[in-house]
Amino acid sequence: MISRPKLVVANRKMHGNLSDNRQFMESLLRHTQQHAAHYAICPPHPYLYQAQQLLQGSHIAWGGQNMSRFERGAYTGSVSPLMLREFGCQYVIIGHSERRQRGHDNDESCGERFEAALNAGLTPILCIGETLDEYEQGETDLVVVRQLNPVISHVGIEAIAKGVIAYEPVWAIGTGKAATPQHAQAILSFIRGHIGLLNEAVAEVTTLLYGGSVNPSNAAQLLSMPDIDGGLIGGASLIAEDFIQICKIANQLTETKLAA
Ligand SMILES: O=C[C@H](O)COP(=O)(O)O
Repeated sequence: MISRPKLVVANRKMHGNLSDNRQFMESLLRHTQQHAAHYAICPPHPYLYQAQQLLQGSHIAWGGQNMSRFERGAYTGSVSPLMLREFGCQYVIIGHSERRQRGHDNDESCGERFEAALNAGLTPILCIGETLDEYEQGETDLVVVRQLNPVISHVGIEAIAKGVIAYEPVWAIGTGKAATPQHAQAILSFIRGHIGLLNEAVAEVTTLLYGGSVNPSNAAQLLSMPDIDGGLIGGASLIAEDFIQICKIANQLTETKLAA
């Protein structure tokens, strides 16, 4: 068992339908099998039952795209961590910029939900990253620390390793303009270093992902960076062949790491 096998997560956002999801998941099951890398798919919530039916007992995990910090109650339109667990979810995405930008999520609520996810036995995938303006002002480090610190304060540094952190520069999401492997590596190394200031062992084992216009052509370069432990894939998870290619790249890199 190596530390930090590559993890590839499909964030299908608000896309897909029953028949398209079925084709996607069946294709993934057929073409990836049990690999050294880890794979997960986060469909829109109504399709979690379908994911459970198709993926249960397989090597592919599934998860939600968001969740409430509450277990139950009068929160119309929300989904609780217990509900995600009941549908077999292993993962849940927290703090995606598409939710932060619309005012649904903030740094403080991410801490609460990161904790609620862990309490429910889910692995939270915390999304952080700067806007274009912040990037141009050279504020990336400040922003990721501002987004990460409330979560660390809320759950304690040891709990950070039980989740996953995804660095997703907002300017790279859905634009076709991925961060360069050097930029993504520099920021993820900075994030690992920031965690390491508090606990080196936690920093060493925490899974860090990059997300933002990852596709089959740039995945190998991005995912071979030492601090990039995988990808959170949006657009390229809508086409099964593209996503499978990224999974295979991640697997090859994991096998190389295993053999080293
Ligand atoms: O969660 C996934 C990210 O928002 C990346 O999306 P993208 O691959 O379409 O840029």
